Amino acid sequence: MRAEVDLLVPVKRLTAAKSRLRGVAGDRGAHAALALAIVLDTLSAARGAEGVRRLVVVTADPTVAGAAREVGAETLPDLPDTGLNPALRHGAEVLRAADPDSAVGALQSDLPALRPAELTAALRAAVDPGRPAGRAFCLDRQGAGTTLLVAASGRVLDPRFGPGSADAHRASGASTLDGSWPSLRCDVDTRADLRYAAGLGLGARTATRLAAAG
Ligand SMILES: Nc1nc2c(ncn2[C@@H]2O[C@H](COP(=O)(O)OP(=O)(O)OP(=O)(O)O)[C@@H](O)[C@H]2O)c(=O)[nH]1
Ligand SMILES: C=C(OP(=O)(O)O)C(=O)O
Repeated sequence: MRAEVDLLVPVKRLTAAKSRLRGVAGDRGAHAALALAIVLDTLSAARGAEGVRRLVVVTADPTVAGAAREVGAETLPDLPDTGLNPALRHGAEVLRAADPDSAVGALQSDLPALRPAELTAALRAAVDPGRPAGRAFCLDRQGAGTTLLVAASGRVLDPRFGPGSADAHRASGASTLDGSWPSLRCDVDTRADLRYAAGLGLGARTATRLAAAG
């Protein structure tokens, strides 16, 4: 069965992004370039996955929006100063206004090792009609966070990203996606995460930025 999911990717302003990775790439400009490279590698992989019908970046940052469009994503302006989950709720409402029957998902923007085939498989599992909950999520590699949340047609996305989001999504009735998808689970918040992602194989833009930083 082919999944057809409209996927939101939230991205905060580059000046605030990836604060736990500050210093990895060098000065402020190099840090912003690394943060953008991570987003673009994630988007390129998502664009290459089967079953991603619309790929929509939600961001208030014009640099992110312009670069995202160059790799084939659509963009939607963030609501001013409301944060991650309100941005996703807003995005989901816009997607459902365009197609009330769509399956809607949210993908983290910091998956620089993402392999399209792993996202394809996870989306297919998420919209499998045999899945009773109607909402499904993928744990990050540490097991406490969430890298992907999908609401099947007719279900509200109800995103609960943030610290402890795995428990929050579970408590809200979403089911876990159980496949072995290391690249989909590998969000990069710390230097250790980046090393792990490098072991899986980084996207070209992120690899280039890190190589430039030595
Ligand atoms: N559109 C939008 N996206 C957000 C917002 N806040 C966070 N995000 C995104 O949500 C995801 C998780 O965000 P965080 O963990 O808070 O931030 P981060 O930049 O990944 O890392 P840190 O700065 O180290 O916390 C990332 O993809 C962010 O870009 C927001 O207010 N609006
Ligand atoms: C927002 C989340 O992750 P992180 O802060 O690790 O990017 C999350 O896992 O819900």
